[in-house]
Amino acid sequence: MTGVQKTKGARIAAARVGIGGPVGSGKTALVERLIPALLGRGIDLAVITNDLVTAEDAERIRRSGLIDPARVSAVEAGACPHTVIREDPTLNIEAADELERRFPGVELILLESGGDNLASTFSRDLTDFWMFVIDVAGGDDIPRKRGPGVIRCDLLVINKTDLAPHVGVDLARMHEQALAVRSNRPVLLTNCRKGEGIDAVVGMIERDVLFRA
Ligand SMILES: Nc1nc2c(ncn2[C@@H]2O[C@H](COP(=O)(O)OP(=O)(O)OP(=O)(O)O)[C@@H](O)[C@H]2O)c(=O)[nH]1
Repeated sequence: MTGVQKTKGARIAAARVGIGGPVGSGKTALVERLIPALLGRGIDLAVITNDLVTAEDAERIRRSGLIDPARVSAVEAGACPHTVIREDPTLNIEAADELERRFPGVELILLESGGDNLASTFSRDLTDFWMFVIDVAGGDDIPRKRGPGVIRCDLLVINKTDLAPHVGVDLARMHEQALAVRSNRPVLLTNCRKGEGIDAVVGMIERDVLFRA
């Protein structure tokens, strides 16, 4: 893993953080929570979204008023979201390079993947750190299925904790099983509807990605 100390010529490059996960797990909701929290800590930020054939997520974030709309770029993933974040991430790399050119002080670029399944992973050529977002309503057996996203990500986020009582999920047990299949690598719980657990995600980005004390 590398961080903001990477350089491109004389320029310091931004750290690139991927956010992937199944359709509807709350990736955009997490981005919408992370933006004000990261900006509030003085982090110079930009965002890239990937959608299959639209720029819907980018438009949603641009309209949110949370960040300068010019700092939000959209990549159209085409038929398969895996391709542009793993097999051939050229489009995303170009979009990130372009944001760095336009905003030379940018320290951190969040890259949200299009919604996919449990197999999506990010290329290390594209991201320095990536998180995978699953949600409680998808079922507490998701960690046990050991999809590559769940296993390989740097941080597993279990979102929609508020729904646990409604879908009969024992949160503590789901957390435990997620830690077990990941050999105790990081797992954090969030409720993006209420903003719970966001500080812990931001703390990890600050510490493990930006190397701030
Ligand atoms: N109850 C609850 N709902 C949530 C939470 N986070 C997101 N949602 C809802 O879940 C739905 C999907 O959220 P999105 O943020 O659009 O999910 P996504 O992963 O970006 O979806 P795609 O981009 O389509 O894959 C929306 O209706 C959100 O309001 C949460 O923590 N709790």
